Amino acid sequence: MIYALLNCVVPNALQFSAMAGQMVMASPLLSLVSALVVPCMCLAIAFLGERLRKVSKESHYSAARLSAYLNEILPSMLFIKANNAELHESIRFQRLVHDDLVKRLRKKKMRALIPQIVQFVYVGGLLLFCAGSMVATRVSFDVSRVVTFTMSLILLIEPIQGIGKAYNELKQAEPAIERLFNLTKFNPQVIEKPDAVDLDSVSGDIKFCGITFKYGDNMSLVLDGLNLHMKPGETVALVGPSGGGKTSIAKLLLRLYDPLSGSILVDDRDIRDVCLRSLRRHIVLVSQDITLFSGTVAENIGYMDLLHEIDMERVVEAAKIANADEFISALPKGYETNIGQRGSLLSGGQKQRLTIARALYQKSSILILDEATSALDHKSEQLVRQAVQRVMDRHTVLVIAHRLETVLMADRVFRLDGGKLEEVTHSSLIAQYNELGCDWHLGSSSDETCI
Ligand SMILES: Nc1ncnc2c1ncn2[C@@H]1O[C@H](COP(=O)(O)OP(=O)(O)OP(=O)(O)O)[C@@H](O)[C@H]1O
Repeated sequence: MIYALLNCVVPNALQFSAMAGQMVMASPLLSLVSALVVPCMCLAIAFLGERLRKVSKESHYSAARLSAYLNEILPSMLFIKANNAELHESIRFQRLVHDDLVKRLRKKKMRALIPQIVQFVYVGGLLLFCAGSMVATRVSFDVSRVVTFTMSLILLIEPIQGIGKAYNELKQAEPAIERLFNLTKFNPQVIEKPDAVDLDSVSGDIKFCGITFKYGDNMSLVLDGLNLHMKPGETVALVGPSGGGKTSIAKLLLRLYDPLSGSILVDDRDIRDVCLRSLRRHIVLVSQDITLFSGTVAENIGYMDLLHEIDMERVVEAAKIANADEFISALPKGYETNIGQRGSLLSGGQKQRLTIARALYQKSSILILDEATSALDHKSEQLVRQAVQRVMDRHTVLVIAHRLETVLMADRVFRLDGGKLEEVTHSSLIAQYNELGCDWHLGSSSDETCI
């Protein structure tokens, strides 16, 4: 854009100076009178430029609203069809498109109109001033001077229009530039120290020491002086009511946020002293919201090497351990099969096993497992559970558990409520389950059914 602006402004400015110089030589008095038009034009350009900036901003916002809507709605097509919401969504879409069209047309009209208005002000003003001053002073010209002056005046219009056009472009782009600058002013909440160290290997010893945390200044505490020591290779399950802060612990371990007070140590090193890439390389997250991308099975499993060479031997080995090799081999192109947008061509259980295979491929020593809540059929459930057990054997695991079977696979179980941890035994869990049967739930916080 800067190149385009310079390309327009420099030649026009040169032409403007040459023509203005010639006019002064032809008639200094009329040139002075003509110069009176310049402030009028500046006022007109400034006023119209400001209007164009506002119209452009509205047009940018309407385009952003439309694209945000499409990003949200297109992946939810199944839900929309199942809820008979096609008509409703089609009307919402049409409204947004219409709004976008109106705003864009307004911007185009404004862009087309501004040079005409500027030109009108310029020519009208000049004619008025020149004619007025000639009548008042009774100035007489010889023909050659009249021709020179008039020609210079006509040729002066072009650079003025050009500069006006460049100004238009600038005003139009201003909202986008403003937004870019606002983004650069964004302060990340987590800052890496300049002398942060790179961890070559990690055994998986994790300590949460007096962690207090909340998301915002005016929000309530999520974690309140929490302490936990996980030994290498150990599996710790977190249970407790929904919104109790289980996922927040995982986010803190990944250093997506920093605690208000307290520290998290990995292999006795404060994670604030470790560079973020290195920390996250040693921790793998298997999230409740399954994240798969359109691409081949191999690309999804070897995601961490997407920019380098994916090690196919490791991909197959990970898939085998995750009980995924069998169904992958049955796909039309095996590991080279494209699994569609967000893995839409796979079943729920297959997606879960693929994400476990991806975690195994990463070969990190710490695993955060946010157990999926959606139920699977018995066979899929068994395959996923077996895969989870195998992955647990290879990592220090922090599991956010939703099912009793998963909790029983853990070495220790903690209930998180009111920002504090309390250890519960397997036997007390089973006793409660036997007592309450189907009324029992891991996340329940009622006095009777909570762990
Ligand atoms: N990004 C965020 N900004 C502000 N508040 C948040 C954010 N994420 C979570 N919270 C709030 O923090 C609290 C703890 O949320 P968290 O997701 O850790 O709970 P959870 O125990 O994992 O819940 P669930 O079992 O339902 O997944 C909740 O009250 C939630 O509303």
